[in-house]
Amino acid sequence: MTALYLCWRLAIIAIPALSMLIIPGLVYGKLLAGVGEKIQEAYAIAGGIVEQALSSVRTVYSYVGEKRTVKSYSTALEPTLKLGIKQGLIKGMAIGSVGIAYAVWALQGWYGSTLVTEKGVKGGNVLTAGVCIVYGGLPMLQAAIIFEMIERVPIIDSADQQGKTISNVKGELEFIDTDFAYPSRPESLVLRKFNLKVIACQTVGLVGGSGSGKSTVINLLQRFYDPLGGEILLDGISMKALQLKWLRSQMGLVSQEPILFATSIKENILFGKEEASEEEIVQAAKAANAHNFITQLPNGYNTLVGQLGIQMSGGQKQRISIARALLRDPRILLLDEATSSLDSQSEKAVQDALNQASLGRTTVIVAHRLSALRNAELIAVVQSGQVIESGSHDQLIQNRHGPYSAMVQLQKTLMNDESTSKPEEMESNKSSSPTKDAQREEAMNELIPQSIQS
Ligand SMILES: Nc1ncnc2c1ncn2[C@@H]1O[C@H](COP(=O)(O)OP(=O)(O)OP(=O)(O)O)[C@@H](O)[C@H]1O
Repeated sequence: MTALYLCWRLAIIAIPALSMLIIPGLVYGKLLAGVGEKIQEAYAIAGGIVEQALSSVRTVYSYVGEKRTVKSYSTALEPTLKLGIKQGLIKGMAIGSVGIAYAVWALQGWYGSTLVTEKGVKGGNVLTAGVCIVYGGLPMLQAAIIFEMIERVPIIDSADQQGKTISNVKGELEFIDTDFAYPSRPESLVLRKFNLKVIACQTVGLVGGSGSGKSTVINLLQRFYDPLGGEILLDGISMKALQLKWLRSQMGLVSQEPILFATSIKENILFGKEEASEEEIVQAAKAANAHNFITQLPNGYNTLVGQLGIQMSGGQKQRISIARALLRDPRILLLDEATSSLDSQSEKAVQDALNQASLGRTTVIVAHRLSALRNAELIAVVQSGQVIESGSHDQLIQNRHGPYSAMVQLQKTLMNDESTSKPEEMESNKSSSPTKDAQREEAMNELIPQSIQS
């Protein structure tokens, strides 16, 4: 504006010339954002290796894996070198495009002097207008780069406040023809035309061989990823239309490998519901069969669990994470092998607690041991990302040559118990030996396809 006021003739020529800076600004902004993202990813991978090595330092030492770990860290950092050079080049070119500003200086020098000599414009006005144009215009380049970066939004944005919430959510879940592949392996579909309907407050069990897609179903329910095709509905509304924060607050997850933060037991449980009272924490811990062992520790609920919970046993970690999920009192309870690291006695106690906790809410259980599914009203057998058989235990067992019957038979054989024809009857005889679990898993993977063919 100042330039227009002082010398409009100069301004109407120099400002459009200088605005050409926006073009390289936008181009380099896009390029820099892309490279920056890749650099972040590479550092995240390298950082993950360090984090993993530190949290599993005993495994690294016991396998004398120090050199290997350092090597994989160095390998993970390699892409950052190439990307760093690329980033430097783009930045260099971006800075180089400032040359346009110098060209505008030259233009102003020539045209300004013509205006002074031929049109009688004051030299001071020309000079001041010229300085205003160039120094006001240079930040345009930086602004274009910054805006390009600011405008980038993640595909699934957990901070996004947009979307619907359901006031009286029932908890009915439905997968309709869902296709999904993980972004890192876009060519291999993990779920293909996956269909499943879970009515409100129902307990559904997902069973199937390793890698069949059971945990992926849990990941999609929490919208860690979006399906590539088809839809997932909550109470008949597409999950994509729901507010992400609200959606996740309706769910409580207990996963295969419970993740604890390096703080106290109490803080870990409180992660489920920040504003919970002491009484609620104790109630949740009791429901998860964790209260007794917690109170026996010298510092009770204030006991520190260590990095990733390293100072707790597997079963203790699992029970703390169950308490965390129960504290939230979620509408939908997701149990991904939630009782897998418990000994038989604790498993029974926690299983009872989970059965109690699942009353009145929709519960999705992923389990290898069929004993964990004794309360499931619906069992879905998953194979290669599809539901190949579903129904109640009694219905499925009728199909003597079906995959579910085959699994029951297999578990009976492995548990060496002739009398087990119902999951609950297997309870007392199951083994928590990892070898048996692995055997069962391996045999199950081989058995399911055969049973389908038969
Ligand atoms: N983050 C990921 N990126 C790429 N592929 C993945 C990822 N997570 C899982 N997969 C692949 O997706 C497929 C299904 O995995 P998923 O964990 O859902 O199986 P699962 O049935 O839960 O197995 P398990 O019973 O062993 O836990 C597997 O082939 C697995 O290798």
